[in-house]
Amino acid sequence: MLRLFNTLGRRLEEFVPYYEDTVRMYVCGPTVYDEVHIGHGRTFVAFDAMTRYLRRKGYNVIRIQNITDIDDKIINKAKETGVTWEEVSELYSKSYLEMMTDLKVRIDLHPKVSTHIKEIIEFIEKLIEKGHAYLSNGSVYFDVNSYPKYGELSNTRMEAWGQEEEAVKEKRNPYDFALWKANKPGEPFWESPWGKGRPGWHIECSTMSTRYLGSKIDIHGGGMDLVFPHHENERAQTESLTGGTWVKYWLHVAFLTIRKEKMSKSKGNIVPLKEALGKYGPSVLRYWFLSSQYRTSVEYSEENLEQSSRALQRLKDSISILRKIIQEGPKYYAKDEDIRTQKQVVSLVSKFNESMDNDFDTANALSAIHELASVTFSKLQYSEDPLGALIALDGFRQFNEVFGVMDEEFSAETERIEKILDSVVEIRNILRKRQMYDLSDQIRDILLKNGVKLLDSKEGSTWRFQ
Ligand SMILES: Nc1ncnc2c1ncn2[C@@H]1O[C@H](COP(=O)(O)OP(=O)(O)OP(=O)(O)O)[C@@H](O)[C@H]1O
Ligand SMILES: [Zn+2]
Repeated sequence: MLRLFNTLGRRLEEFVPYYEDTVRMYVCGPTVYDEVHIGHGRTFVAFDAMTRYLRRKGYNVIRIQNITDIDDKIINKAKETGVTWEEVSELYSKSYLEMMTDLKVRIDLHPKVSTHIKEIIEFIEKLIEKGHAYLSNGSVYFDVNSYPKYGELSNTRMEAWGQEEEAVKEKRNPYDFALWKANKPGEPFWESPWGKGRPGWHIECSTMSTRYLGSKIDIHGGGMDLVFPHHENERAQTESLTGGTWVKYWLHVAFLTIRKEKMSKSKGNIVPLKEALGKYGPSVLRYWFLSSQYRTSVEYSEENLEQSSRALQRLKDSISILRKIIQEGPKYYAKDEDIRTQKQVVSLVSKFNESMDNDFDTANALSAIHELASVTFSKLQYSEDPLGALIALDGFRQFNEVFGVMDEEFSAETERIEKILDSVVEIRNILRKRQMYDLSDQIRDILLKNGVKLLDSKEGSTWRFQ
């Protein structure tokens, strides 16, 4: 049974989607005025692992993630750099989409604000009609007092809330927020029933999520910074319009920090995803992001990434061992000791799934997989029991379906390459037996240059991908 920690109510709840067959998920995406960073990567990979796990459990999952392509920060960046806001958002959207592909994060649709202005206007018109919003000096504001549940999601009391950036005098209540912002000279605008202007930030997600997913969404989330005011405001807008419960499970990912501070474009302390992908590759990055449960923060350091790289290699090494055991075939019927090991392997695979069922606890799930690697090294390797090895390999496959960190190890192409490499090593062993060390050393060096390391021992040589 899958249980999730719902920010609304702050408790673990059994996951039962609105509609049995398909999970509707909406994640808040980036404001595209700078390079995406590894902090974004952390949140987007966390939702990717959730999606993959839900798919493994048999659900269809549709994940939508918006792109905020018009906003104050984009306009400022355009002014600073002397280009149009369209050029700024185009440049960084493209780069963001490339990064998601490289990071193997599957998102089914990326709606943009600027192409949904008509729908946003319609949404605001309906809120005005229903008495939840009002026009003031060319802008439209949401009337917080018209939604009694306001503050429930973020568990905040009215007095404690900070002021919004808009001119307070235009609002009935300081906590009201802009749905539509009246045009300021020199800024981009669209025509609307209230004159020239552009949408506020929160309204885009209410409009685009309901537009594509309907009035009931199973999972809605983003980073923890979005709980207030963004998600509180989204909820107020949408439920005021639909009149019913909108999001069933609100999930929020803890920050990726650098020197204990949230990594953020506006703070200027970012490590661009592009740079990190170039240095470590998608698998190590994903492994590192997922080595903490999504509600625990992750601190960036090169050392932590190096450590993830070594830990991932350990898992890959165990797969090579399992493949060899399977390839060599059974030597005898399984002994009692082998059957005990098989049971241990099965229970570790269950532990992996149970951890994922416990609010997507990828940290504990990963530790089960490392225990599986330990059993591989300490027991399976010596038992030569192909059934135990097959069960373990299947566990690693299940793990990879969720974590997506060892795709090469499980692709059909890799199996072919492995067979070819085995043949090269066999030829080299013959050369070494004939004492043709010049040639055998050359083969070793060429393989190393191409990312394959040979390990020589008295019994012969083995190889591994670097
Ligand atoms: N350091 C971080 N750790 C985890 N998630 C993050 C981090 N930074 C941003 N996110 C998440 O990524 C998504 C997009 O965020 P956004 O574009 O606002 O990035 P940002 O770097 O925080 O920008 P800004 O500094 O302008 O607020 C949101 O869901 C946000 O919560
Ligand atoms: Zn949003």
